[in-house]
Order: sequence, then structure tokens, then C-alpha cells
Amino acid sequence: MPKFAANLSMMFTELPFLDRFEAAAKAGFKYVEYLFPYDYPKEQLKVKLQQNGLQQVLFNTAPGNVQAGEWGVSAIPGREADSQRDIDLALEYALALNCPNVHIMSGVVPPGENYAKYKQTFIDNVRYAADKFKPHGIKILLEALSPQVKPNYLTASQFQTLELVDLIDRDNVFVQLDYFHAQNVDGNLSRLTDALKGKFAHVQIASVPDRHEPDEGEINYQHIFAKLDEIGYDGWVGCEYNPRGNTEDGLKWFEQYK
Ligand SMILES: O=C(O)C(=O)[C@@H](O)CO
Ligand SMILES: [Mg+2]
Repeated sequence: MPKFAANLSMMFTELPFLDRFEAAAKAGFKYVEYLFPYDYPKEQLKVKLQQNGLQQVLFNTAPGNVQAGEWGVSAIPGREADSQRDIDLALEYALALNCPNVHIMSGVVPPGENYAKYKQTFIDNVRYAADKFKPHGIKILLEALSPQVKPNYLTASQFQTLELVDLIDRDNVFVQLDYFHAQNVDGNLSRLTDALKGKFAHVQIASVPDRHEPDEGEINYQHIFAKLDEIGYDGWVGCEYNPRGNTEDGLKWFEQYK
């Protein structure tokens, strides 16, 4: 049975961020993920996790200057020092929060820029991270984002991310398989899951096309969850969706998995 993690950046947004931990625990979650921890001291987040009996399973490196259109800097040529600073900070948080996975955000490649140069920059920066995280047993995750959500992100297809994982060639670097993006770009989700078997170490879910609860839309998540069990996937499944309304009212799908 999948181990579900509440995504506190998207769920329970009726509440201030620090109150979402308790809400997730009360709703029956044992695991949480969220985009960025950096607005809060790590000690404060650690207490929130402990108080609510939760394990943090994922967060991301810092996004850079979001107002200026950045969504990660690790692929941007000339920003290596910023990337390494973000990776070092992520490691500090991961150690303090005992978090087993960190998603390294690549960034956007503006049209007309040299794609190969961005790709190589990302490979180099992820290798830097992989070697720093390895002694601590922390996995690095790389994600493809569909153009509907983030146009011109370094990778849109799961297969582009898989190619990067192979080129980076470190045994603690994996694909973060977000089925919402995968359906938008690649489709054929059962075969895709087989093709990525052993190469992904975290999953995220949401309905397509509306990115809501996994009980509507064009993906049959009952089938996907069975498929993940069938291939022996033992990582977490992050609920990275925008609730249709009140978060708790939308959690009927989760009843059978508590
Ligand atoms: O948008 C997603 O999907 C994510 O998983 C974020 O962490 C990065 O955009
Ligand atoms: Mg995702």
C-alpha cells in the first residue's frame, strides 16, 4: 500500500503554514512534504514534526528570484555559486529535519539560450550535490515539469529527466515521478512506470487536467497505486494537489489508505 505524504504547500492552505502540520496529522497522514522550508528556522520545523508525530520526506532547493521568473538556478550557467549555496543550505535542513529526499530545482531555459550549456551546468551541480549528500544517505530527486505549469523548464518529459539521471551517474540521484506532469507530457502511465522502475524514488499525484484530488479526471489512480505495489515501489507518494474546496472535505479518497 502506498505511503502518502501530505503536501503542505498545496493542502491545508486554509491554515497558516505552521498550523498545517497538526491538520495533516489529524487527517491521518504520517508523512509530509512541502516546497521550501527556508522561511522558518529548522529547529522550529523540527518541533512541529515531532509534536505531530510526522516525518518530513521531501523539500526542494530554493527557487531563486521567483518574481524574475526563476524556478531554481542549478541549470543556469554562471550561477554555480548560487546553486552550491542553495545545495549546502538544503543539506543543513535535510540533516536537521531528518529528511531522506531533496529535490534539486533546475530552472527555466529562456527561448534562444544554449540548451546544451544549461543541461551540462545542471549535471555538474547535481554531481556536486550527490557527492555532498551521499555520506548522509540522502537521495537527490530531479523533476520534469509540464509546460502548462512551468514553460521552458529544463525537463518536461520523464524521459528527459531519466536521461539526466543516467548522465549524472551517481547512485543517489533519482527521478521524482509526478504523474500529473507525466500525464500532461508523456501519457501511457503504466508503461512509463515500468520504464522508470528502479529509477524513481519519489512519486507525486494529482488529477489531470485540474490538479485536484486523485479521485477525478483522466488518471485512474487506483490502477496506478496497484501498479506501484506490483513493481515493489517502497517510496512515498506526495499528494501535490490543489483541493477542490476545503482540504478535509476532499479527503474521502484517503479513507481507505489511513
Ligand atoms: O510543481 C511541482 O510539481 C513540484 O513538485 C514542485 O516541487 C516544483 O515545481
Ligand atoms: Mg511535483
